[in-house]
Amino acid sequence: MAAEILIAPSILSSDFSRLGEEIAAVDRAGADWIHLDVMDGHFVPNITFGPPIVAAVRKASVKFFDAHLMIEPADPYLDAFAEAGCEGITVHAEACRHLDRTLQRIRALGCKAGVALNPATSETAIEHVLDRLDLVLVMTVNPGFGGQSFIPAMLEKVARVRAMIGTRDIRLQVDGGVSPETIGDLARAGADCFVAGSAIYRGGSEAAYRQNIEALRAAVVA
Ligand SMILES: O=C(CO)[C@@H](O)[C@H](O)COP(=O)(O)O
Ligand SMILES: [Fe+2]
Repeated sequence: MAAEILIAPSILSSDFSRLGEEIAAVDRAGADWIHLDVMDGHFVPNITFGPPIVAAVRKASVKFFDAHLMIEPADPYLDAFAEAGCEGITVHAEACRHLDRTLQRIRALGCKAGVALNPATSETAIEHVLDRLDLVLVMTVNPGFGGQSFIPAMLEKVARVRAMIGTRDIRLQVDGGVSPETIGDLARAGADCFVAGSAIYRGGSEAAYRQNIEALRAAVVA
């Protein structure tokens, strides 16, 4: 049976001056997960926030906190993100010298373990760690910024990762340029967890966020 579709708003496109309220708003508007983009200005050319901000906004929602760590190294910060309230921690394959060890540590912390692949990274990077994974994130833009255009060549990669996953209980997440125009193709290629920033956080109100989330769900089944 196909997994239930999950919609994960990326708070990168929210109003950071009202971060707690913006998280609560997408929660009430129908988000399944809350996607937290952590950037270090080193692995990616942008800086966002770290564990203290995650801990501060944890009370804004009871939904699954899905941390996307765009940081290198990641290992020294895993415990702090778990303690701050992240329930899923996704690291980049390109940023982890000892990926197997990193994934073991994430699970030992009681979190779901994920690996993200940049557009230029082959899915073979996860071939030998599949049994340590709860989620694979296929980046459909180059990481670092919201509002970029979806890279169509990633559809093939999504399909290949779906074949690799087989019957394993692993989520296939996509992130970058996900919109009502692209989500249908991504779902047909095998994705089941959709991160969207600019396509959800537009309109500036809870009612708009609800409409935007509903439009994404409708386009998956269309
Ligand atoms: O990880 C990232 C960017 O590096 C994302 O989570 C973005 O925040 C997605 O933004 P949109 O492309 O949906 O606007
Ligand atoms: Fe992300």
